[in-house]
Amino acid sequence: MITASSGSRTVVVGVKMEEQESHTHCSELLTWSLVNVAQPGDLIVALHVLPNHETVNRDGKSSLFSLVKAFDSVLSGYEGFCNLKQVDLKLKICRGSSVRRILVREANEYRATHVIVGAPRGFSKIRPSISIGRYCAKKLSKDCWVFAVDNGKAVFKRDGLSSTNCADLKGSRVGLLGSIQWKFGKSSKVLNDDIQDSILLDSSCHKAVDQESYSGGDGENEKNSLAMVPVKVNDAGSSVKALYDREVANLKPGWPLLHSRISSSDRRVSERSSFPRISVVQWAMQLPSRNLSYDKDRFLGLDSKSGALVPVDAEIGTIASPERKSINIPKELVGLHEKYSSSCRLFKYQELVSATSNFLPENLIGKGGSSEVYRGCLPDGKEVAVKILKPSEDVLKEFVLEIEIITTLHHINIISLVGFCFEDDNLLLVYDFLSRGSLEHNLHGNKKNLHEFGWTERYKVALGVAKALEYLHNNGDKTVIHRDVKSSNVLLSEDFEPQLSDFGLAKWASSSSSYTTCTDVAGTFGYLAPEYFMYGKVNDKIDVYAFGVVLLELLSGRKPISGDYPKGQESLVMWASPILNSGKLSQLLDPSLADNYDHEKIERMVLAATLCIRRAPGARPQMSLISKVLKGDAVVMKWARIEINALKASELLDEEASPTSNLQSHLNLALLDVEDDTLSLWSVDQNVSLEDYLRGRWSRSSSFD
Ligand SMILES: Nc1ncnc2c1ncn2[C@@H]1O[C@H](COP(=O)(O)OP(=O)(O)OP(=O)(O)O)[C@@H](O)[C@H]1O
Repeated sequence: MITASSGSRTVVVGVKMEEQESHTHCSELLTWSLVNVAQPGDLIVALHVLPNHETVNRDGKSSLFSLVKAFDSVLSGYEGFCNLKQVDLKLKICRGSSVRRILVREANEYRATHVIVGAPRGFSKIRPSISIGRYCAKKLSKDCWVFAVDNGKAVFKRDGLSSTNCADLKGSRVGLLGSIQWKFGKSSKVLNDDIQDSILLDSSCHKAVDQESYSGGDGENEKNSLAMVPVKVNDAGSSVKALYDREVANLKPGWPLLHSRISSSDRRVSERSSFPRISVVQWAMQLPSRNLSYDKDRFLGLDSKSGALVPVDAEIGTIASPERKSINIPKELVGLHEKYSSSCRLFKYQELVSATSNFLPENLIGKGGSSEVYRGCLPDGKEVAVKILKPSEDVLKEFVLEIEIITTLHHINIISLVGFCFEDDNLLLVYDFLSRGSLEHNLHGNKKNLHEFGWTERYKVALGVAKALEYLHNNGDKTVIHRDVKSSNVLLSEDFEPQLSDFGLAKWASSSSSYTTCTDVAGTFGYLAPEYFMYGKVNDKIDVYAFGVVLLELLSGRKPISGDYPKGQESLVMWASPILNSGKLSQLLDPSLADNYDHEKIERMVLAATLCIRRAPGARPQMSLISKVLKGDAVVMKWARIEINALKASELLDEEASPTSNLQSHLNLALLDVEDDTLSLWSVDQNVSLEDYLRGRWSRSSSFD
C-alpha cells in the first residue's frame, strides 16, 4: 500500500477522462483540488476507473494505452504547479464496474484524508457528483473529508474530523529547492515500494503500459490497479529529463529554474518529512555543513542537569556550565548576542514563558508557515509579540538573517525587534506588539472591524508601506530586498500606522537595480513577480511587484489568490488587470465600503498599483517614485498617467496578437500571472522614463495626454 509520508495527507481525486471533451472535466477537477485542498507535503492521487468492458477503443487501439497517453498530456501541465506547491501527484488507473465502490476501496487503501469527486460537464442527470459524494461520505471513515465538485464549485462537502482542513493558498510560502528534493525523495520511495504494479511513463508511452497487465478482473476485490504514473518525474533519466536539460539550456519561460533544480537533484533521495520531533538546535547540529567545534567559554554552555545548550550571558549573569568542554554548536549562533547586544536583548526562555503565561493558547495571535506568534507582556508592562520558529532546513539562517537585518533598520514603518532567545530547543524572536494585527487579518479576516478600516486608513497603510520599502531600497550603500512583501507581513498599530515585518527571507544587495539570481526562490503565492518566480532573478523590483498586489488588496478587499472566485478570477492580478485597463474603477473598489472616498487618493493608489504590477521589471518604477505617486506629486502623477496610457495601448496590441492559451498558460496566468514577456519588453521600449519625461525628450507624450 502506498501512503503519504507520516504527517502528510493523501487526497484522492476521482478523475474521468472524457475523450470528446478535450479532457476539461479531468483538468477542472484536478485544478480545483490543487487550488482548494492540496497543501505542501500532500500526496494527490488522481484515480481513474476504467470500466471492465472497455478494452479497445473505437479505432481498435488499447483503451488503456490511449488513456495513459491522454492523462500524460493533461497531467504534465501540472508539473510546475505541483513542484511549487510541494505536492506529489500520481495517476492511478483501476478497472471495475462500480466507480463509487472502487473510489471507496482506494480511499481506504490510501488512508485518504480527502476524497474529491466530480461530474462531467453538461451531465444532465441530477447532480451525479453529489450522489457519489454522499456515498463516499457514508462509506468512508468520519476522519475523511469528502467533496463533490460540479462546474468548479463544491456542491457537496462532508467535513472530516481530522483537523487538517483545506489549503489556504494565501499562506503557502513556496521554497523551490526544498520542494524538489522532497518530491524526488518521496517519488522514488513510492515507486520502489510499489514497483511490482507500477508502470513508469516513458516518453513514447509504449513501455508505460504493459498490455498484459490489464487483461482481466471482473470484481472490485481483484487487484486491478493498472498504472501508477508519477507525473514527469523519472528516476531512470528518461527523455523527460533530457527535455528538462534542453529547456534549462534555452532558458525559456515556463519552469526553467525548477527544471535546473530537477536535473541537478535527480539522484538525491531525501527523507524530508514534516517537522522533525527534535529540537531546533539538535536538528541544526545534525546538518554537516552547519557544525562548528567551539570552545563554549563565551556564549553557549551545556546545562549540566538537562544537557541542553544554553546561552551564557555575562550581563544577565546566567548559567556558566561547570563542564567546560568543547561542544558542537551551530556556527550561525556563535557570537550572536555579543554582536547585537547594543541593539536588542537576549531573553531567557523562562522570561518569555512568563510573559506569555506559558504560551497560553489564548495568547496565540497568529500562525505563519514556519512560526507561531504569541502575545506577551514583559514585567515592565511592555507588550510584545513572541515568535517561535519551527524547525526547518533554513531556520537558523532565517533567524540570524532576521536579527542581522532588522537591527540595522530604523524606520517608523518597519517593525522593531525587542530581542531574541536561543535556548534549549528554542529559537524565538521578540517584537513590539501591534494591536491591530496584520493587514491580512484586517482586510480578509474579521469583517466586523471593516467599518473602522475605511478608505482613509487604507490610504495611510499604502503610504506607510511604500515609505518602508523606499527606505529599504535606498538605505545607504546596502539595499535590502524584503522578498516576502504581503498583507500578512504588514502589521497595524492602534491608529493604523503600518509596519513591515518578517525579514527572514530578506537579502542584502549591493545596489537596488542590479540583479542577483537566487536558487532558493521563496515567497508567497500571489505576490511573486514573474521574473523571480521563473528565473530566480532578484532585485528591488520584486518588492515593487508584491507591493502592487498589496495595493490591489487594499483597493478591492480581495485576496491575492482565492478559489472562492469564478474561474479565471482566482488571481487578483489577473482579475484586476483588465479592470485597471478599462478604467472602470467602480468594479475594482471594495464593495463592502461606502463610496465616499477621496477620489484623488484612490486615483493615486490605482496609478501606483498599475505601475507596480507591470510584468517587465524594468517597467516598474522604483519605490521612491511610487511613494511620490501616492503622495500626489504633480509632476510624477502626470508622468504616471502617460506611462499607463502607453501601457494600455501596448496591451491592446498584445491581445490582438495572441488570443489563445493552453492549459499550462491558463494555470500560470490564473495562479501566478506568469506569461510570455514579449509584451512587457515591448512596453519597456515604448515607454518613457521619468528622467526623459522631465527633460522633455519624449516626443509622443501629447498623444497620450
Ligand atoms: N508584532 C506583532 N504584533 C501583532 N501581531 C503579530 C506580530 N507579529 C506577528 N503577528 C501576527 O502573527 C501572524 C503570523 O506572523 P508570521 O510572521 O509568523 O507569519 P506570516 O507572515 O503570516 O506567514 P509566513 O511566516 O509564512 O510568511 C501575523 O500575520 C500577525 O497576525
